Amino acid sequence: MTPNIKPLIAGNWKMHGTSASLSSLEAMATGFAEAASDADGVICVPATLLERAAGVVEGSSLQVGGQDCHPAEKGAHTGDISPEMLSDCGAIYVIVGHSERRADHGESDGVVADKAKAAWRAGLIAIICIGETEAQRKAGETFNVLEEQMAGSVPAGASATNTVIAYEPVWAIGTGLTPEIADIEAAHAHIRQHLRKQLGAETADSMRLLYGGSVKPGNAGDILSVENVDGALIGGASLKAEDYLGIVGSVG
Ligand SMILES: O=C(CO)COP(=O)(O)O
Repeated sequence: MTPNIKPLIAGNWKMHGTSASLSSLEAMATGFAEAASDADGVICVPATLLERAAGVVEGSSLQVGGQDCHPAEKGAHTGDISPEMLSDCGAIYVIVGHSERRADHGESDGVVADKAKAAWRAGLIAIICIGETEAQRKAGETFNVLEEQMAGSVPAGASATNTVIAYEPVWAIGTGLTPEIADIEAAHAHIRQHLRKQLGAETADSMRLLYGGSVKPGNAGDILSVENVDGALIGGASLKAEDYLGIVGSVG
C-alpha cells in the first residue's frame, strides 16, 4: 500500500455472468462497506449486465465498470461498445488493454492508449493493464516490456483521478501462480519510478497501481501489504461474493 492512496479492489468477471449472477453482485454490494471502510470497489461486469448491475449496486459503496471500449463515440463498428455507452449504463470505470484483449484481438499499445483517452472523454476512469508473458519474464525482459507498455499505452494526460494502472503478469492470470512477493514489490517500484519520468512525480506518486493474477482471499493480505501495491484486479475470485469480500477484508 502507499500512504495517502485509497486502495481499489477491482473485479473483472470476464465472459462470465448472466442474470442469475446479479445475486452475488448484490451480496458484494451489501457486504462491501463492512468488509472495508477505506477502500473503493468496482466490479467490471459483461456489458450485457451493466445496466442492471448498476441498479443492483446503487446506494452502496461498490461501483461497476466495463471490460473494454471502442475508441470512437459512435459509428459503423458492429458489435463494439463506446465508453459513452458504458457510462450511459452506469459504468464508472473501464478496463483497457487487458492481456486477453491484447492476445485475442491483437490490441497494440497504440490502440490501448486510444481506448484510454476515449474512456476519459466519456468521464470514465481507465484501468490500463500491463504485464509480461512467461517467455518475456524468462528472457529477463520484464522491466523493458513494462516500460514499453507504459510508454505506448498510458497517454499524456493520465492523472490519478482518470487512470489506474494494473500490473498483471500474463503467466499469473488464471493459473494459480503468483510472482514472489519480492518480485511484485520490484515490479511495482519499477512501474512507479517509470511513471514519475513519464507523467511527473506528483501524478505518479498518487496514481493507484493494482496487482492482478491469481489473487485469492488466502494471498491477498500478503500482496496488498506490498509497497506500491494499491489494490488488486481480480478475475476468478471476483465471481463469488465470499471470495471477493474476503479479499476486500484484507485491506489493512
Ligand atoms: O486477469 C485477471 C483480472 O483482470 C486475473 O484473473 P485471475 O484472478 O482469475 O487470475
